[in-house]
Amino acid sequence: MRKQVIAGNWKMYKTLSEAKQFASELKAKQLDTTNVEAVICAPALFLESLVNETKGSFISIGAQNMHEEKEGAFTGEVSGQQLQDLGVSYVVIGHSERRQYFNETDESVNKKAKAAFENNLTPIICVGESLEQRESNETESIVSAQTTAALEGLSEEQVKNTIIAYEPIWAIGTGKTATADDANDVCRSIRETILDGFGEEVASAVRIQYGGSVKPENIEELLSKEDIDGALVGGASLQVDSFVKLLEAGANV
Ligand SMILES: O=C[C@H](O)COP(=O)(O)O
Repeated sequence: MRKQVIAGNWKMYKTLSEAKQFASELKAKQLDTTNVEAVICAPALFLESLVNETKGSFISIGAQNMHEEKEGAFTGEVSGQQLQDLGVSYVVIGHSERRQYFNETDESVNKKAKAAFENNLTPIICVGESLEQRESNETESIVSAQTTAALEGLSEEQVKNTIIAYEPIWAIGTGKTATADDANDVCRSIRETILDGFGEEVASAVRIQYGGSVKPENIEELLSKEDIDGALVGGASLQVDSFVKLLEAGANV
């Protein structure tokens, strides 16, 4: 059985003191995390403090982006080496907001995924279709092409350790969620794409999250589906109580 992974993506929310307060309250909770990984993907500015605050707890810390190069003249960017050095263990790559506003492409997503593994970071690679693409029945072809491009050149072992987050763009921050069955169908098609490229063992090991208006009220149904192995959560990850409920749902699958 694949271990569920519930990742909060804080996007550009919270101040440093709010972030530290959140981490300190969360780590004090008694949670059975045998069956669930808890990850907070925070703004780069907070990563060092959050790694220190959560050391020895059930919480892992992730970044929301990274540069593909190890170092260089790239003003404003953060490298995988720098993240690893801080004790960060996950990194979100290719979030639709980065594809839309910061020119992230399938090619850069692939380079970043490779750089993530070079620095012992677990990539959470986001894929997903726009409303227009969904309405013209292109969802599976778009998501499959994004997945294939993102994983190109990775080893079987690396793909097994990759997390894919299926996030339909029209469901992000809108309150609209894909039905659990629709989300599962797309997650299954992602797994089939991986099966075609990397074989059965890899496809059955890789974890595929759903993201897009996930909240305590809808997470149980989503996680009950066979091909959904967790959630990438924006808004509902910003409050401790709500994030704890999401983790509990993951723990009880
Ligand atoms: O990375 C998280 C997603 O963009 C989902 O955000 P949301 O839960 O606020 O819809």
